[in-house]
Amino acid sequence: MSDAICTREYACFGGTVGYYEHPSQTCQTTMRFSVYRPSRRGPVPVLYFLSGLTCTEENFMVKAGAQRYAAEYGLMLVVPDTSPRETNTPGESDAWDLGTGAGFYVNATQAPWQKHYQMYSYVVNELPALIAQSFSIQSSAGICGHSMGGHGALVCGLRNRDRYRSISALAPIAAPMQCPWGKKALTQYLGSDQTTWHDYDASQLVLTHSDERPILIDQGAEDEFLTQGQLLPEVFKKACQQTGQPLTLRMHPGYDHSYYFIATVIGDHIRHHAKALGAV
Ligand SMILES: N[C@@H](CCC(=O)N[C@@H](CS)C(=O)NCC(=O)O)C(=O)O
Repeated sequence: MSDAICTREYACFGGTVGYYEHPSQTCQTTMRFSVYRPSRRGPVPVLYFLSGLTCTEENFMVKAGAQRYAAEYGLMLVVPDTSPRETNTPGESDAWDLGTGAGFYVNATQAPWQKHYQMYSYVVNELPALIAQSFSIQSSAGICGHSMGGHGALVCGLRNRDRYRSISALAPIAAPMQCPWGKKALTQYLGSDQTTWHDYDASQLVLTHSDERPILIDQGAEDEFLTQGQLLPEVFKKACQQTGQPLTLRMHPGYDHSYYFIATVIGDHIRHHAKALGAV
């Protein structure tokens, strides 16, 4: 790797889980990510996974059990951290749903966030370029995410049809302009002019960016954040129906928002992407 250094590595299902850090030009600070490399030789397709609030690049690798499926289909998994960290941005550590661990995959335009909080460009541009120069990969990629990361996956995926061949999400924040988490973060990062929020709201974006890629969303019916109106999958579903965007939205009775739910359905998500990426 030219720029990124591997800080630790573990054997896993015949491949390796590695943790990396690198100086990011986009975020103007050190950024971290994790990678699962399957044992399969030659260029492999990549699946990006965007995590939720409070997560680092580690939660998904430790808790989701995705490596077993990635090994089976020969997919590389790439999991970025959820925000820049320790940037001395005022207020970055005051709340768990803003700043550290809560980058919301947007390019902030407002002070004091705009210098470092450029997670949209980081995920869509800088990280994939770094991955491409560092590993033997195919150009085809998919994107998946959970909660805040589900929002990120839908937004990055819908806005970049040329970059992502497949999209899926678990318990995504599907209409951030209409929920408390989204309103708070978008106000802080983008300012109070809500017209600038549309580019970061999947339910708005799908009205103008629908296409033929089938989207898979899984949602626990007993998810406390669903009940609180933070996720709003029904708003996204309605927008998809309006524009003919193919969507499979599955509700799962008894399941909550946690990684126990993610571990339960992650195999189906990896298969969804493996199929689109020609790995099945
Ligand atoms: N910190 C919040 C919960 C945040 C939360 O549920 N985060 C989810 C994503 S939205 C997560 O993945 N947490 C990390 C984990 O479970 O490993 C609280 O205490 O209510």
